[in-house]
Amino acid sequence: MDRLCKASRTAQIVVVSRHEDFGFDPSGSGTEWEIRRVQQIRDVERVVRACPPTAGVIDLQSDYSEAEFTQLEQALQYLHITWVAITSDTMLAHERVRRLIRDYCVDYVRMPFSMPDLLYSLRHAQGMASLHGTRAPESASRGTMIGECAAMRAMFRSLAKVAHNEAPVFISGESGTGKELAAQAIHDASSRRKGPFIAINCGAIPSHLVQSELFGYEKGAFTGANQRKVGWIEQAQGGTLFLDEIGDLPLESQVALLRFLQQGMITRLGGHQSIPLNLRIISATHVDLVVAQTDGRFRSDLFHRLCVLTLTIPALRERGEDILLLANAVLAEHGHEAHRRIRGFSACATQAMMQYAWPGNVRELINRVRRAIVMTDNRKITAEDLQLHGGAELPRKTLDAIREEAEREAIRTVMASHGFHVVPAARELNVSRVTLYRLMHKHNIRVESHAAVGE
Ligand SMILES: Nc1ncnc2c1ncn2[C@@H]1O[C@H](COP(=O)(O)OP(=O)(O)OP(=O)(O)O)[C@@H](O)[C@H]1O
Repeated sequence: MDRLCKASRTAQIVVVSRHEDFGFDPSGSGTEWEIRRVQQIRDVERVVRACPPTAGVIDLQSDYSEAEFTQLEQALQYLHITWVAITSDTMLAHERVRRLIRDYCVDYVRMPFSMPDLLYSLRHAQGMASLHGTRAPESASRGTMIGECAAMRAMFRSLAKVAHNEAPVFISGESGTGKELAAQAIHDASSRRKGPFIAINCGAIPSHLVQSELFGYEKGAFTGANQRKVGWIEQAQGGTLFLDEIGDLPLESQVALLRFLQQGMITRLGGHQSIPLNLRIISATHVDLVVAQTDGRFRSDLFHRLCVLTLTIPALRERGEDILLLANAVLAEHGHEAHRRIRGFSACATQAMMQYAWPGNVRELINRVRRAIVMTDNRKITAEDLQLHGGAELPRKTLDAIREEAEREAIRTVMASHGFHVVPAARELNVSRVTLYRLMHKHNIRVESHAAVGE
């Protein structure tokens, strides 16, 4: 204990409280702590992220809104800060307060507390925090992506793993879920981070221009080619090429891309020289590539080359309270665009956001909140400001329906990752081949056009 206490003498201590003076005063205690005070809950995470391993005091004597609790929870999860709470018997009656203390604090004191007791706990917490050394927080690889729900945390863990590998990554997810942001985060966490990150939307390039845009051309390659053009693939040399909406790539370009993936070289249109390239491909689409293969719109061999590693971004409606976290983050970032100070979201807005199906995912949420910030005349943003009154509500699903959906999705993903070969897929899913055939039949997953026939 003594050695741990010594480590704490010149440390920073984060103090989170709405009040300047709430009874915490370490002066005269012999410590040389530098105190970093944070009053606004929305600022806690930003401060905590930048802190070295240290201890923190969190003042839980006053009540917080649900959204603030969610923000607090997010900030308290950073492992390199070890927290001690100050609370009261009244506040301990709240389940959410008890949960915060139980899950994230090493100790707590009740009002009225004695300063020596608090200092003792704090020194202990600081000593525990120092054991983390300078290790980056768990979430360092998430880039600018916000998310604390189980599905997003699992995605961040996968993201960190794929970032440290060189193989192509395929990102699936509905439109606006953050696929490009995830691709950027993979690049930033990878050994190629100093190289370029080139993002192109294959669906936005007219089909007759895709080849020349991707591979470039030499002067005189076709009418109008007045000078040499270096294509997107070549521009990504040494870095990462993100091919969004890969499902929209014309078949002819799919062949050329496959050739590049196999040989690691390209030839500009009209050129004779093969140019060796070293880059990583990340691709994404919101269309179902399994169906696209079945329909003959997407080449299976290219699919397997691109989908060595896969990352699935959950739809916003599956992220629970992350919806409010994101809404608050947008408000914190764009609140200054309002013509008067906005004090958060009303209860009806919160409820409406949690019940809405968010077909446009995070992009839609950002747009709705930004529009509400500019248009509202209210102190708190309402469901009406968000234009979510009487909107498309999330259909309530039964547990059975959710299980069925998860089962179908798991089988489809594993089958696709094994090139529709039933035996290895059954092995990975830990079921017999017969069971897998039965489940595929139940979920109408067909393999006739793929390799599994005759297995
Ligand atoms: N987890 C997140 N945290 C913060 N912002 C996010 C998050 N996910 C997405 N965004 C923001 O939402 C918007 C849409 O994200 P992005 O363009 O990455 O989605 P996408 O899935 O690639 O969309 P599309 O399918 O249309 O190409 C961007 O402004 C992005 O910054």
